[in-house]
Amino acid sequence: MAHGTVADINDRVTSEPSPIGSGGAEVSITETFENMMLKTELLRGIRALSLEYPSPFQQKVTLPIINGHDIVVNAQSGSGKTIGFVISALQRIDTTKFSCQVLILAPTREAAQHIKNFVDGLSHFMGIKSCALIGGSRMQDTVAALEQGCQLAVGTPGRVLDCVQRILLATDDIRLVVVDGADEISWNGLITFVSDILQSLSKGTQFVLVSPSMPDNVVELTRKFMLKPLRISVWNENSVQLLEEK
Ligand SMILES: Nc1ncnc2c1ncn2[C@@H]1O[C@H](COP(=O)(O)OP(=O)(O)OP(=O)(O)O)[C@@H](O)[C@H]1O
Repeated sequence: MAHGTVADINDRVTSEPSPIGSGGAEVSITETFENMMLKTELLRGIRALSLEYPSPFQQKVTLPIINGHDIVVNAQSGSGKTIGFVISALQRIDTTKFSCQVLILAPTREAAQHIKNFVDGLSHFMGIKSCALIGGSRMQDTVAALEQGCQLAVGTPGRVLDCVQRILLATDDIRLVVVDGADEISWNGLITFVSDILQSLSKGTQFVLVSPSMPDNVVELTRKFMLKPLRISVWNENSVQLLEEK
């Protein structure tokens, strides 16, 4: 995997205007991975990928996810968002439990595989089981992967919904769901799949939505499934605000 420097990522992050506006309250910035109080094995995974300092996205978003907030993040590709939410997701897993605890949804097969690659890399020393539920792959491979155990699932909306409906993927213990590229999911006509998946999760499941823009049906999703979400923009410094309460 190629790695950019934090300076590279800073340039990419700060050069674009925010498409959904800036916020009010201050977000706390965590400038080092050590200050995030991460599991030792996770820190080893971060070091093994040669990541020295968190990108601005990771500085702003990693801890609020770990702390259990529902969050809407607007961030562009290349901001280090995948690594940011994967670190948070791995930190949220209780390694003594073998059930699925985190679900990450991506707009395309390639995006899902990209996320899974970082899950594998960052969790290398954690001994957790993860699996990819990706459309276009053979269903029997998906079934076989789930039978091996799955504490974190990454997938595309159609295949994940299929697994939920066939009760191949138990959702009872899922505590965090991340929807990456929600606007692209919407353009691909897959938002109802996401909505059906979210509907199947326990009430109070933490929901993090990452999207550079907010089409109406994505806003609707936040209204329906989020509780007092924070909105974080990585384009505008210190911009976090509460979205309107339900
Ligand atoms: N803290 C960091 N330090 C150095 N490199 C990093 C850091 N975070 C991410 N990178 C590198 O930046 C690149 C983009 O990271 P990542 O995939 O997380 O970003 P992204 O915003 O999800 O982009 P995309 O949507 O294109 O996947 C990768 O090569 C990754 O290794």
